[in-house]
Amino acid sequence: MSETVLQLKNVTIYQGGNMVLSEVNFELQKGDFVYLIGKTGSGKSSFMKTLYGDLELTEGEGSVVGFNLRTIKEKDIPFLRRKLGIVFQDFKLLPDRTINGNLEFVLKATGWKEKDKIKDRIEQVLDKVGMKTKGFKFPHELSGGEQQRIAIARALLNDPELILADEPTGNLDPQTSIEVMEVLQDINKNGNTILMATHDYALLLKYPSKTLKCDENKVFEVVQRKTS
Ligand SMILES: Nc1ncnc2c1ncn2[C@@H]1O[C@H](COP(=O)(O)OP(=O)(O)OP(=O)(O)O)[C@@H](O)[C@H]1O
Repeated sequence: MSETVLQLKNVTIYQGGNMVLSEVNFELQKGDFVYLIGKTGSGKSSFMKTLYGDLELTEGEGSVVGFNLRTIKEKDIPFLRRKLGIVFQDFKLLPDRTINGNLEFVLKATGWKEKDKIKDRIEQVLDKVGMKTKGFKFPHELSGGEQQRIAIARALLNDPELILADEPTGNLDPQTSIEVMEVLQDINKNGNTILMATHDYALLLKYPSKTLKCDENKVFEVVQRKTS
């Protein structure tokens, strides 16, 4: 039976008092991989921010990983984010500590206490992104693609019900983008649900999947046609 991870009904999204998207209706099921595309300024980031509680939902109904976006309290947003894995274009790793230190920081902040369990979990997620040997390095000692893999590993730490990736390949060259995309595809095959905002059409062609488009203040599903 399919399990709904995210549901939006008749949602309107505002930024600074201006309407960005309206009449948004969308459902995501466990195990899906969905792209969110659209021109710059079309509302992709606003859409993502609404899902992780960075933009308040004031119109319509929305639920994400069991949280009601309309009624969620500020104090509960960290608990929502604990069930999400969020990946950004600019990696957002802490520069003053190693990769292990970055991952340990997140685990400790989310209630992990036992040293052995922390160490094991860090090894597991680094293994999932093919970076098992890089834990001792500092972020600046890694390439952009490697840093993004670490950011994906960080997103996986608490076994998220949904991964939100906002332009995860936006800072990477085409070959490195493919490598990062392979990692995202792998973790999707292993059961993780992923919503990925991107403007990289080459990736969409290489890895076709359900696609939503933001355009003229609306979000609609794009029907992909086979070119052959
Ligand atoms: N903090 C803000 N205050 C007011 N308006 C904003 C704010 N952030 C974004 N906007 C506006 O909201 C609209 C949607 O922006 P958003 O960042 O969601 O677009 P996007 O599709 O993610 O674009 P990009 O691909 O460039 O990141 C734009 O018109 C933008 O100027």
